[in-house]
Amino acid sequence: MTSHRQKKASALAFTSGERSALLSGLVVASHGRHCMVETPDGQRRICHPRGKKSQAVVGDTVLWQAPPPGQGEEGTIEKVQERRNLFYRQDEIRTKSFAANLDQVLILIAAEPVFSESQLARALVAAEAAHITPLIALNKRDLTVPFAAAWERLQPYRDMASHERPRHYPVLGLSLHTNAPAQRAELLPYLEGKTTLVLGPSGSGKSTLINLLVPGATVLTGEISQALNSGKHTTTSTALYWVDEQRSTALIDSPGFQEFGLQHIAPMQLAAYMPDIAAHATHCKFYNCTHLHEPGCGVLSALHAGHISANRYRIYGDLFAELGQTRY
Ligand SMILES: Nc1nc2c(ncn2[C@@H]2O[C@H](COP(=O)(O)OP(=O)(O)OP(=O)(O)O)[C@@H](O)[C@H]2O)c(=O)[nH]1
Ligand SMILES: [Zn+2]
Repeated sequence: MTSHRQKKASALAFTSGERSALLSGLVVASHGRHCMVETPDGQRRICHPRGKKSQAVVGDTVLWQAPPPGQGEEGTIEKVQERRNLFYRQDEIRTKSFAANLDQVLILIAAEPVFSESQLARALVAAEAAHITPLIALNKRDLTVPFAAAWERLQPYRDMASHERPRHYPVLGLSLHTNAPAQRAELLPYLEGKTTLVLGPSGSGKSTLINLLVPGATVLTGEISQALNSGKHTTTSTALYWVDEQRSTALIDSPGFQEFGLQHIAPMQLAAYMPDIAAHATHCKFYNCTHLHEPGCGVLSALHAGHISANRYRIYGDLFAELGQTRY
């Protein structure tokens, strides 16, 4: 993948006049408008977009240009290459992009603090809508009693059958800070060779997970955010970490699991992004069934027969109402 992009970049290199070569790079961190771009040989450079159009997000492949001699160190992003996908959330006013070109999203929740099922469901809907495979992990297995309760709450997700797969979402139980080598070995097969966005509520163990797989990651984050934010101590918004030296396995850490707006999704599309609802939505009498009240609705009869979880159906109804409100 990279070599193809590299060739494309070098073909565009050395345009006219004083402009220097266009180079290929991967966005590995972003903070406001500034990005850290990594070249194929692993060097990193702070860049800013030339115009609004070249605003990049972590995971983007870009063409960038070094500054002319004497004009500082900061490069310019000239072009964002076409994205395979973009994972984002949208509230009434704002679109917030998490990252681009992802293979999967790992949603990390924990036995404690108690997770919000609605937030989990929202993140899953956003992943389905962006055609990105989700993976769910429940951390803090060592907290036996709350873990058992949380594991029970995840039953509809563990057993979710869909048109595509008999078990639609892999659900892992983890204990990230009790047995590091074993946890590493358990997680790696799910991550190897992929770019995974790690999302989760505060306190679920995201930093613990990233430090487990990328020793020293937090130190690196500190350095990057200082560089991107001209020395001020703030955390980087989003950052990509390589798990292996070959740079084939990546983890992306991004805040923003809370208030997961789905305003980019039309209410009538929602069922298609909830696999357990979608599995029964083909049996409805009306082609434009909302699955809320119609006679002959496959979803309602599956609900009454106990084949769809009451909580999941409630979340569907709540989201449907929310997404049906003021659209612009
Ligand atoms: N009991 C238990 N605690 C854990 C486990 N993994 C992480 N923790 C603890 O949970 C707390 C939160 O972990 P972090 O890794 O900081 O969580 P985070 O998701 O990065 O949280 P924020 O920094 O708030 O976003 C810390 O006190 C960890 O030591 C685990 O497997 N079991
Ligand atoms: Zn229906």
